[in-house]
Amino acid sequence: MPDDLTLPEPVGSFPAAGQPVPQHWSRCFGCGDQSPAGMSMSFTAGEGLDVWGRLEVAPRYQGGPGVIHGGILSTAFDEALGMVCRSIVDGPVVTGHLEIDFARPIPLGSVLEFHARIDGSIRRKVYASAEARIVEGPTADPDVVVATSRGLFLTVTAEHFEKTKDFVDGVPERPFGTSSI
Ligand SMILES: CCCCCCCCCCCCCC(=O)SCCNC(=O)CCNC(=O)[C@H](O)C(C)(C)COP(=O)(O)OP(=O)(O)OC[C@H]1O[C@@H](n2cnc3c(N)ncnc32)[C@H](O)[C@@H]1OP(=O)(O)O
Repeated sequence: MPDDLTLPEPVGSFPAAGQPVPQHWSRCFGCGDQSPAGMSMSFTAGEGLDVWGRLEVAPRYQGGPGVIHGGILSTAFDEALGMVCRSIVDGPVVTGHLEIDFARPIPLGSVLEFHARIDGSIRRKVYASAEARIVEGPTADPDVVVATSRGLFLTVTAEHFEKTKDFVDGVPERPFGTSSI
């Protein structure tokens, strides 16, 4: 991470602490309510440049016997880190780099809580990090971090999606006027 990062003020469009952070697009695999095969993650704004996320670990997310697939967990972190970027960016961002540390097995049937925050930004680059805890389920312990993640997100303009807009699955919507598609 560069050492000349700044921590911007939150943008006016970001919800107040404790309020839901809405899906950024209804067809998103991570958060969309019109993505039947998706993960239906939900998010709440934190006290600062942070969000809280929730994921119910469905049986279809299985990787090894009885545990979440690592790619699903990575997707959930991607979503959580992307969501927290909305606290400082009033427009689309895309993932440039994502890293995950898998610290503990996560059984199917768990409910995961994610806490993601902005670490800083410079130019178009936003650095964010997050951790996950099991808050419901067979091995729930809110004091134990089961996985951590760090990511780099890049702000982009609507033109970024021009080349792929013909492949959109479903009708593009702009729930907040600044949706990425
Ligand atoms: C309501 C609003 C909606 C908003 C939705 C938000 C929620 C979203 C939630 C969804 C969650 C799911 C989200 C998803 O799943 S997004 C889907 C997955 N991601 C992608 O598809 C992105 C594919 N990649 C690209 O399009 C380009 O490579 C991007 C746009 C990322 C950069 O290409 P671009 O030509 O534009 O930029 P640049 O090359 O001039 O580089 C610019 C700067 O960035 C630095 N750099 C670049 N890459 C890396 C790297 N890998 N590591 C380290 N650094 C990197 C680079 O050094 C330079 O730094 P500096 O010279 O300034 O120091």
